[in-house]
Amino acid sequence: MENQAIANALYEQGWCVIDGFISEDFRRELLQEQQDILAHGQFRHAGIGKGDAFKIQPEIRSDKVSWMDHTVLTPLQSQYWAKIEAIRGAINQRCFLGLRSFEAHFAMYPPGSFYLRHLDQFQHVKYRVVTTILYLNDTWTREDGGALRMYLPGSGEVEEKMDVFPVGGRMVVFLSGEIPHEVLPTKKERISITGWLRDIEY
Ligand SMILES: O=C(O)CCC(=O)C(=O)O
Ligand SMILES: [Fe+2]
Repeated sequence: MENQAIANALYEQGWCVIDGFISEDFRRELLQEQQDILAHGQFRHAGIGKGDAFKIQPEIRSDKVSWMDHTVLTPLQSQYWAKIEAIRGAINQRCFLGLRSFEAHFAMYPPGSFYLRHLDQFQHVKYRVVTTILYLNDTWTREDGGALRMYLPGSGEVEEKMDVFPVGGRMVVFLSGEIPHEVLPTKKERISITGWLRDIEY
């Protein structure tokens, strides 16, 4: 799917799923980098909220994250950033969302972990506008659990559930403030890069 098509899907339905967003070689390299960072103990329990409101709440989410630093990206991270930049341009042209910057972290969901239903915008800080999730897993089957469940506006009052498994190379893009979602309990380690296009500068 081209960036143009991603922007169109976002405009028309607020979300999209792109299989094979990156090559297998690139996926493996990013996964290796994630595993090196993990081995160096640079993953932290993820929290919820911003600033003073930040709290670690394992009953709501039990993943671990490692933030990328946009001022010192590794070559692989820069390569990923460049792909996101191209999407950002296409979305701004099509959807007029005024996206200005990007933030991202590696995420690792250990077996048994999950993230309950939520929106990606903070209560008082609404600068996250578009969510991008890229999965890095070598293999994934239905039995492994860990689907991303999106709640989409259905016909009338009824919500529709849409489950997306974290298949390696698959990218999911959606409007951060519009699509409630959750990560169902995973049975095996689940690796991804989650990012947000924002309407503020760094
Ligand atoms: O990994 C996923 O599929 C979703 C993660 C998520 O919802 C988040 O980090 O806010
Ligand atoms: Fe989320």
